Amino acid sequence: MIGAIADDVTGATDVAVALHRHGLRTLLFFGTPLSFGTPDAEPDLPPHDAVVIALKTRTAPREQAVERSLAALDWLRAHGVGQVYFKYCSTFDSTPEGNIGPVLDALADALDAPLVPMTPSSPEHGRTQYLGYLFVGERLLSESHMRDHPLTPMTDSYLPRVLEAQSAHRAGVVPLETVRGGPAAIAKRLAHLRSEGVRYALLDAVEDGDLASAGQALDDLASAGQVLGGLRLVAGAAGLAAGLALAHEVSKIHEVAGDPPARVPAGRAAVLAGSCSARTLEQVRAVIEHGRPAHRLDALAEPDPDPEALAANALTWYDAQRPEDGAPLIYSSLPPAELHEVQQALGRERSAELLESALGRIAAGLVERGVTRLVAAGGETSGAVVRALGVTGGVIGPEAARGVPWIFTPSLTLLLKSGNFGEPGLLLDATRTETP
Ligand SMILES: Nc1ncnc2c1ncn2[C@@H]1O[C@H](COP(=O)(O)OP(=O)(O)O)[C@@H](O)[C@H]1O
Ligand SMILES: O=C(O)[C@@H](O)C(=O)COP(=O)(O)O
Repeated sequence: MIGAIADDVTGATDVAVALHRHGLRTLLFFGTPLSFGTPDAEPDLPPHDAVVIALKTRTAPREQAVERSLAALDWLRAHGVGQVYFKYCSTFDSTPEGNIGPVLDALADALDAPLVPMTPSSPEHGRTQYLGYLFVGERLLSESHMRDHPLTPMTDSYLPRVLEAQSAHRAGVVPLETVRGGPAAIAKRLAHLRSEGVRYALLDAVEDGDLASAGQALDDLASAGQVLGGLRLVAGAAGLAAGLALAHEVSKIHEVAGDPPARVPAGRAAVLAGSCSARTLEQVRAVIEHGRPAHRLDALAEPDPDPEALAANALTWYDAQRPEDGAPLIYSSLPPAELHEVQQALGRERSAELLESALGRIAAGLVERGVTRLVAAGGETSGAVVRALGVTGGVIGPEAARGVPWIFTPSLTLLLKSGNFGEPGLLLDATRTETP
């Protein structure tokens, strides 16, 4: 069984749907479940082939990120997981202090994994790796919108260097030519890198076919038992997880008890956007231009801003809206120059915490007021929302956009959208009275 640990909530939904799409019955948990995998502690889990644990560790203090990832690993191992997948962002979101490197080091040590293959490549989202450099669309990572990210600005595109700065171990590249040489060539290169003392092997991939070849090679090696430690740990974005799932040759999606409805239930809907990514800014603009009610959280409105007051104001505004005007949007998203002003005034971490906390409180207030379909934009933002709502897990439903599945929980239908994903009309379309 594959067990994935994702460093944020939207990353978890992305990897869960990638596994599900290739036929693996996949469970998604928000946070590590409390029980430690003893069969009698889990009487109600539906049959499954994969488990994804969504953490909120991407920008957490390093020690906390490591501790939470190891707790998730303990649960997965107790649950019978043979191969662990650490899901990080397809734009390698991290700071020079981590957390991708420290978490990988800790997981690889705990699993005694001599070599960890990985790639952030996700061609379907325009993320490709070539000769170790990460591209976003036609640009290098460091020349893409990611250089302006509020929490993890990415200013270097050469991944071995980025990773080595965060890790105690060496990183190397499996070049595209080798990946295209097929499983035997990949296996040989991995063994060579290991013999040179490399622990992290970054595989080039520019098309889905490259990820399928890589997945097949890694599955063959893992099945061969002790070669390279059985590849107990693999890492990357959702693309390589999909390659692994494909290699598992589960050819059809199993019908399981508790499979989600094919349609998203109607119900009062609202959008909460905390992402400042270019795509989310377009999506927010589309909602506003369509004439939907919209309220911006202004972190600089008061000299001493407080999340409780921001949330209370937003909920008072919400109470004054007319249902016939459509699902309201509450957002803090700002373009780079204005975001920079807020961060200069309040500090990067303080402003992020303030707005995440306000959006979490607002989510709870909206649910108390009868909202049952909630759309959140942004990984950290979605983490704050899920935490404030106390949602512990859900069933993966149909995709509103590639990598963005509806999630069904007993009382709520959630769409947790990565900042960069979805067409410009996604937020608008997902909150129409009737959804497709
Ligand atoms: N107006 C703002 N000023 C400062 N920080 C902000 C503002 N709006 C959002 N943020 C913060 O920026 C971060 C965006 O991250 P996230 O929600 O993960 O989006 P993405 O998926 O685009 O990375 C969050 O921590 C959020 O609180
Ligand atoms: O891999 C990806 O790009 C996404 O799954 C992801 O991690 C999204 O993170 P956010 O952009 O913070 O939503």
